[in-house]
Amino acid sequence: MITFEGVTKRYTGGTVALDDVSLECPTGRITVFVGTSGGGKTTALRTINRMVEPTSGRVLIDGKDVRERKPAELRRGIGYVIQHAGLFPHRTILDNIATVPYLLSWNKKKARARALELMERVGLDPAMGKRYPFQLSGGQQQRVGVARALAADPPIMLMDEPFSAVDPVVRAELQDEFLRLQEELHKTIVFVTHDIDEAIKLGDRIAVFQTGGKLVQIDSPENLLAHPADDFVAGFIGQNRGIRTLSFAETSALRLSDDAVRAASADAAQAAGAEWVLVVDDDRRPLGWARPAQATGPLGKAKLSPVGPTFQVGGDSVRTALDAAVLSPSGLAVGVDEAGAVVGTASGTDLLAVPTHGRDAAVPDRSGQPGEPERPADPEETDAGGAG
Ligand SMILES: Nc1ncnc2c1ncn2[C@@H]1O[C@H](COP(=O)(O)OP(=O)(O)OP(=O)(O)O)[C@@H](O)[C@H]1O
Repeated sequence: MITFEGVTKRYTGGTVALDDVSLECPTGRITVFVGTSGGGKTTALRTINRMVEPTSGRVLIDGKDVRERKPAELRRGIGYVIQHAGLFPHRTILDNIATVPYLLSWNKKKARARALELMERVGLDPAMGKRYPFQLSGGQQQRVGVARALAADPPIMLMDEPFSAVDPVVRAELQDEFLRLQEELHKTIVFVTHDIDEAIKLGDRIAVFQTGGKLVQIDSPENLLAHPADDFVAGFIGQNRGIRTLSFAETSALRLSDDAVRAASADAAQAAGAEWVLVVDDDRRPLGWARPAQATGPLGKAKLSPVGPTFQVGGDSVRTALDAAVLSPSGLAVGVDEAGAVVGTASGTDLLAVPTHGRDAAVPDRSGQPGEPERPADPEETDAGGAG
């Protein structure tokens, strides 16, 4: 656990970059610092590895003040990833990744073996190990940056806008892989971004900073969307807040209907009265939508409109299901199981009846105390105290 206790940072010249910030970054979780430019996010991040010393207040790792540790020793237990990756241009990719192992005096063979293992882990072809950074794309360089930060297996990772310099498609890929990696590694991660969508996608906890270094709210993504603490946070989250809340509503609680589902062998006459029916094969896989009134004989032989997007029951959110309903010719979303077989259909009204945080009476948590974990993780897994 990383703890900020009343941390203030006043730079020479008088700028207050952090104003009495108290918060906790739980072990094994991703805490995202988000907010306006100049809000003090980077300053806050850097107080953790002593690149910035607070004017007053304390930063603790597992209860121990970071000032009790020598910066070099402290930083060996804290991976650091920055925008544009910050790779050494004249070192090969392998040697870039092995930077910290070399500093820790690992022998060259072991350090390179570790670097190769990490290349695979972050989705890089190990054959690229002999290249130099300029011979890699921006997205590949960022992966190297992540691999380099992970090389000595630090329990803590600080990430300062690590995915900002790449295009949106690559960025989404990097984010997905980062989340997959975190599911395996359970690092204690503090992640700085300008982008509220990135914060909501990646964060277990989100801390919103306002210009002047004030922490305005720290909360789960669900609560932040449903209950912004004030107009600043609401404005920062932006439009479509209600719809975005549906990303956190589960489809497992949905009651799906079988009324509109028909076998391909069923006769159109049996479905008379229904405007649309979903035609399925023997394994209940969806074949398409049919209008019984315009068909004769088996529905499988009728003119079918494409099924369009479906949603996986229990796997996808209500937002995905609502998207499927909007895009469906019938206005009904098709829910499938893991094998792709149709479980049933739901209308937009059915979908909006699912309880969400946006409609419950939960009170936002502004205390800085972590609430119930949003993502399962083994709290025993990480030992930040072993840093260095
Ligand atoms: N070394 C420094 N000396 C003086 N002022 C600084 C220094 N570093 C940062 N600041 C000021 O402190 C404030 C907070 O800066 P910081 O970089 O922490 O904000 P940020 O939220 O990370 O901003 P951005 O999103 O634009 O990167 C800003 O007003 C900045 O100009």
